[in-house]
Amino acid sequence: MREHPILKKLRLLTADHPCSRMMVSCDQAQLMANLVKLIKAKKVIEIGVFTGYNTLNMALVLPDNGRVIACDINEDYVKIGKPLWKEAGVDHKIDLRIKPAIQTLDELLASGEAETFDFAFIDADKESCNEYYEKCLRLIKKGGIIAIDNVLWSGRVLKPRKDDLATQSIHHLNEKLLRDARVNISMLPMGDGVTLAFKL
Ligand SMILES: C[S@@+](CC[C@H](N)C(=O)[O-])C[C@H]1O[C@@H](n2cnc3c(N)ncnc32)[C@H](O)[C@@H]1O
Repeated sequence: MREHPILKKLRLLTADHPCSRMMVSCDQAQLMANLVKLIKAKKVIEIGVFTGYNTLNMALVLPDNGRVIACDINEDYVKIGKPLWKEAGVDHKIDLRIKPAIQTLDELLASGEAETFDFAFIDADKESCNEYYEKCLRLIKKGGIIAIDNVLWSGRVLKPRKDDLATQSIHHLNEKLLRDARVNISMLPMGDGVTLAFKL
């Protein structure tokens, strides 16, 4: 896998964390970087930063005036990666918002930023994935892409238990995307499954 040396450093640093499984896979990150470059993205949203591996990954390929709105609620996780954003010289492209992501998305919409984003990556609490999708769909331009992580959820989406709200939410969003005429979709069996939704 091609990987920028500071991304590798952050991946190895995150590997020692007890929640390291939350980090996006290397191949998924590479695909996202390629998509961001392909569509010449300037404005990107990441919902769920963790230690900031994919935040850094996207910031590295954005133009110098590009911007990642990075949403998380846990500053302790983000603190791990932040010094490496600086070391890579891309921290000026990252606008970190520590608060519930729904609030950040609502603020972006309220400040007139609807249809101004090129790419969004949804990778936070699964119970809210439908709300994240709907708000991101309003925020991105036509031709923009929304990537949704964990759409296979280790296979649990095939038979969601009634008391498992996270799995039910992902399952419902998968079903909805299948019929959603506002987007074209590709569901990729990569990592824990990632769906790409291309806004029409
Ligand atoms: C799977 S991790 C994100 C991994 C990250 N995208 C990466 O590339 O490594 C999920 C993150 O979502 C964050 N999160 C959970 N609930 C949230 C919420 N309501 N708003 C924003 N972030 C949230 C968690 O703190 C955690 O850091």
